[in-house]
Amino acid sequence: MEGVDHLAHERNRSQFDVNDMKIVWAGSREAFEVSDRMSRLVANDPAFRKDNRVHLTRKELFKNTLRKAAYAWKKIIELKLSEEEAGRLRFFVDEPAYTDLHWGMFVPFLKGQGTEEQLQKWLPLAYKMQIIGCYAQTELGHGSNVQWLETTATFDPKTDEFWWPGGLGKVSTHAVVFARLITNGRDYGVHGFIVQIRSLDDHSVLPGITIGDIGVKFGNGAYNTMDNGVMHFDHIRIPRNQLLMRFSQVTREGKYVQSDVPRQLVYGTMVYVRKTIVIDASNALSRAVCIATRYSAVRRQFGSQDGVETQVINYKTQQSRLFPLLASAYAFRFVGEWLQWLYTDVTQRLAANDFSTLPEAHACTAGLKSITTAATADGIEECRKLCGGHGYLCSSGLPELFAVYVPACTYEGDNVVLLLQVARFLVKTVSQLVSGKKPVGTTAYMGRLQHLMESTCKVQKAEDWLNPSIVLEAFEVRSARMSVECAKRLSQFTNQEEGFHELSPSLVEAAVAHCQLIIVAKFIEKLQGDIPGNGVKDQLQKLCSIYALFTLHKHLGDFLSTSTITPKQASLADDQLRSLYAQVRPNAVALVDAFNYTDHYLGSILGRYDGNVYPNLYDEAWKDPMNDTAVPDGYHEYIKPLLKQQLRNSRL
Ligand SMILES: CCCCCCCCCC/C=C\CCCC(=O)SCCNC(=O)CCNC(=O)[C@H](O)C(C)(C)COP(=O)(O)OP(=O)(O)OC[C@H]1O[C@@H](n2cnc3c(N)ncnc32)[C@H](O)[C@@H]1OP(=O)(O)O
Ligand SMILES: Cc1cc2nc3c(=O)[nH]c(=O)nc-3n(C[C@H](O)[C@H](O)[C@H](O)COP(=O)(O)OP(=O)(O)OC[C@H]3O[C@@H](n4cnc5c(N)ncnc54)[C@H](O)[C@@H]3O)c2cc1C
Repeated sequence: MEGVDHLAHERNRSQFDVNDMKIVWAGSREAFEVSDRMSRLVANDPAFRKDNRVHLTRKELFKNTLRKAAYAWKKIIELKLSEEEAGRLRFFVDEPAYTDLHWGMFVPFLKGQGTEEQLQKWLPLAYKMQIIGCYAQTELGHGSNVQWLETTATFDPKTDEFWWPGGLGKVSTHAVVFARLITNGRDYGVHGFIVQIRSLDDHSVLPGITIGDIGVKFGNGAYNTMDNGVMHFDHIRIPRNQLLMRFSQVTREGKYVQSDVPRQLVYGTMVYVRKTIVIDASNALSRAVCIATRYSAVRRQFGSQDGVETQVINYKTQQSRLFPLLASAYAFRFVGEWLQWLYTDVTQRLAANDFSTLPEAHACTAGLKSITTAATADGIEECRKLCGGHGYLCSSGLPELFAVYVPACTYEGDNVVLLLQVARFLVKTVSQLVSGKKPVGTTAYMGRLQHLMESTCKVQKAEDWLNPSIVLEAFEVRSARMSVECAKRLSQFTNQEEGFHELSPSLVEAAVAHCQLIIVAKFIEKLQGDIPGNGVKDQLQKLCSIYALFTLHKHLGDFLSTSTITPKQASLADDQLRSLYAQVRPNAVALVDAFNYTDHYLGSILGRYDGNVYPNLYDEAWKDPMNDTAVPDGYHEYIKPLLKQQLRNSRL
């Protein structure tokens, strides 16, 4: 059977309504319609072609990105696209660009940190792209440790180097710059300033500022469409009112006035972006899974029956590697949706001077950013392996996706550094239990600590693992026991910071356990709501169980060492998992169709919707510039003399 027929057959045998699932994946019918329209608009416009990226030099690649960004902006204006539509259009163009930082960090920073007066001045310019901004926080010597940034903003500033800001190297005209505010001889810590860095007339770099690109990054093409930059300030002067002053001001006399708000609000944009990165993890992982699933249904190896070999998707090992990733993509989608809710909620509370949920919002965004990006980066690489040798070809779409995606484990906070923030939050929560403080939000389960420390898992047969309350309790018990164990061991140290440092590997594991509990809990919560569509909820229930039981399997050491479950119960979980894989199998292709990705967005011959893989792989190979001539450049200089030499030697 040809690949085309395979996929049609797969689609016919699915047991749910894929159109309804598309709406669940998108979040709402409206969101689906916007995404669908924008993805087609991009896919059908040759100006957004991207299949030639791997053959371009860095300079050509970058110029091509500038062209696409300018063209996309023209379309946005011409078609009068809404903010949401414009965001989706940029997403489907699928090329990292300075616009990501302008819209994703510069504008949100202004909105979050500017006074009314500052917003009136800067926002209209930024919205019309009459200025282009980036986010300059990381220095050559300090990225994770924001409090120790060395750049100073005083009446007599020293000089320092920024390193990494996207969009800075070649494009931005303005930057949000993080520097220590010094006034009247006192250091008030890190604050955000808006600084013009290039001329709005001829784009030249302004006097006293040196800017360049930091050089080629990982992967061919990939994130090299972005001009991550280096910037050096030498005695730059900016007007006082370019300190973003919503939360703290400097008066004309140089007096520092701090509003009665936590200083961490200056980190607000990082919380916002970390939340976005979680949803983006589900985009990247679902894309890789879509390619690997379709190709696994097309590819046949061994096990010939009636002269036809077995589809590799039917191998149990293939299923046990692929389906947990499919389930994770859905799990990250739903936890991302919930995080969006949490972020909106905390923003509304902050506006009403209620700061009580800020630590929870920080811990959740930091922790979930860490574990979803780590799992996605590993998942994309696993999908490459699931596609065998063809997965290593750029035309599979997977190498580029991996190269573009992996820095998500580092940017917007190194994953380990962020998990240590979650660990601090957990240890604090446990220690506050002694003083009778009731934990709320995602740590509410710690309020039932005595029960969780004493309870035993109720599973007696494999099907018991389908019971959401049993699964949830197992994750709560594991997480609570790991946090308590860390807190106990920590209390044996006289110096808490030293203890935290010494125990940090275990603390990171406790943080991972807590974050995985959140993902499982939010998936279960999602399924308790109304989910319309023929067979849709049933499929999601299976995926939820797969996510939970696979996570349990992968972290079995935690579950056993905390005596959360017995080895027998672990073995029953594996039995249930195998049964779930078999149930998902007939629906796998339809479950990836529900992502509604166009072939343009997927950028993969292996993941083509029509499954027509082999003729296209073959044709694509012939398009490679290496095949322009049968005899390669360099033959006369380097191959021919060699061959002649060998001939002489063999005659000796
Ligand atoms: C669908 C659309 C697709 C779009 C995709 C979007 C993707 C866009 C991506 C664009 C691509 C790349 C962009 C990348 C940009 C960047 O990387 S910008 C630079 C980012 N830099 C970082 O993230 C640095 C990481 N470091 C930190 O955040 C902090 O320094 C750290 C949290 C590690 C520690 O901060 P300190 O202030 O030094 O901290 P402590 O003393 O440890 O903590 C003090 C207390 O403050 C609390 N805290 C810390 N951070 C926050 C916060 N953000 N919000 C609230 N509270 C915070 C911390 O918990 C402590 O609390 P406590 O005193 O214990 O109660
Ligand atoms: C593609 C990309 C785009 C970026 N874009 C921007 C941008 O637009 N603007 C911007 O300002 N920045 C940007 N950055 C910078 C980014 O935010 C930082 O690289 C990131 O925050 C990590 O900081 P670092 O490089 O100082 O890592 P380091 O902190 O030096 O990390 C190195 C190692 O040390 C470990 N480590 C560090 N501290 C601790 C600790 N306390 N305990 C245990 N282990 C620790 C880390 O886990 C890691 O393994 C970008 C980075 C990349 C890769």
